[in-house]
Amino acid sequence: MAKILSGAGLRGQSAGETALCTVGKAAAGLTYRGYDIDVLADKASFEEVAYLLLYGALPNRTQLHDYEHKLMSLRSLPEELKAVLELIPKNAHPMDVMRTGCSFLGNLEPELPFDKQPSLGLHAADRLIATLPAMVVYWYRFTHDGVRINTHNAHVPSLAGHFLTMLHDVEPSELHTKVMNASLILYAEHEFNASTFTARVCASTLSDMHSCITGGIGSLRGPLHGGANEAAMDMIEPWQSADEAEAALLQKLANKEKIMGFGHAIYSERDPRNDIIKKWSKKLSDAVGDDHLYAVSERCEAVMWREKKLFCNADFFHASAYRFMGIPTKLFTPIFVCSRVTGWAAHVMEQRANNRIIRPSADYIGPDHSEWVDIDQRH
Ligand SMILES: CC(=O)SCCNC(=O)CCNC(=O)[C@H](O)C(C)(C)COP(=O)(O)OP(=O)(O)OC[C@H]1O[C@@H](n2cnc3c(N)ncnc32)[C@H](O)[C@@H]1OP(=O)(O)O
Ligand SMILES: O=C([O-])CC(=O)C(=O)O
Repeated sequence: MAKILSGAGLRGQSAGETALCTVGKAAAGLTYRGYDIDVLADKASFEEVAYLLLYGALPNRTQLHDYEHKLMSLRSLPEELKAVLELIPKNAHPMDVMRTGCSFLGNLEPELPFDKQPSLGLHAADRLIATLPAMVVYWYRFTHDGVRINTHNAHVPSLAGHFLTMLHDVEPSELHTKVMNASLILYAEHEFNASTFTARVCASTLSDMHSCITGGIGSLRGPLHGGANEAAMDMIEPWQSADEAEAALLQKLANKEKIMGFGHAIYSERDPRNDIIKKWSKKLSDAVGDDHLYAVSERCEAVMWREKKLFCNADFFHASAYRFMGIPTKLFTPIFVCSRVTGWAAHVMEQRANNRIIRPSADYIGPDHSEWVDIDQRH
């Protein structure tokens, strides 16, 4: 059954064209440039998907090799940026750190004049893909562990492995690298979601790549969007058994609370990314000998469907999967940024290629006429 797409929030209204992604289209489901998400998550590397989104087609072996090396060569953080990151307090939210880091990089390496040279946009995008993981982990390790990490990892080609190596100081297992790679692919692109739309609106004014991505980060941060993976973890963390989870969840529903990690603006019955990340979460749960978190998550899924016909979106099983890999909760949404920057940047390039400033209208609901009152006469 298709979701009724009408009402507030511009739901169901087309706001433009895209060749990047279909979300929940009949007979297509979730595809990136026509490739099914199940196939991509199973067979591709994140770098291949980034290339597909930004450069328009899957890379051949030489192109992929060159692209991986290009991204690796762009990993280092400028000293000025490290100095700024070191000034941000430990209790800041890492999404705010990324917002600042992205914006500050735009001061050091402005993307100008991109109207004369379109490839500058792609270069700025590649530089952000290569550095955003380092920005957040550099800040995290400096403020939490008192160390200044190496952000090169020349021996770790994949961005998935690079992120985990910077975080944990050791190269990740094959399983962890595979899960992180799949996770980055699942989060890479999703049509006109709120953060991507933010980036496109910004691009439509002919603004620069760093401003568009900074805006995207700000929109992704909220718990109704990317912030839901952290919020889901905060919710399930205290529950020590499936029965305890069920009782607490029923109470929340009775209190009419929103349950983070469930429901979707477009999908009506399932989010195709959930089956994939859920499978990885189960594998990780077995690998770490987890005795309750996966069971708690599965019970939440069953209760929400039974009680409300609400299903897990991409965020819910990401929470347990990331936890099993030892990733601190507050870095969950930043990982989403490290992935979605590919989709955002591809949309910025697509908007620029066929631009008209995005400027919708509003239905005015204010007073017809207001009579001016002098300041001393006002109540
Ligand atoms: C990667 C991503 O960004 S995926 C989304 C991540 N966000 C979340 O997980 C946050 C929780 N989910 C939600 O808030 C919503 O489902 C959204 C924001 C994702 C979609 O919002 P909408 O399209 O407005 O939801 P929708 O129209 O389907 O809501 C229908 C009803 O179900 C309720 N509902 C929807 N999701 C939930 C939820 N997670 N928990 C409880 N009730 C919910 C709504 O409150 C609404 O009830 P009402 O008619 O009494 O007001
Ligand atoms: O499409 C949406 O509204 C939210 C979402 O799932 C995403 O951005 O991945």
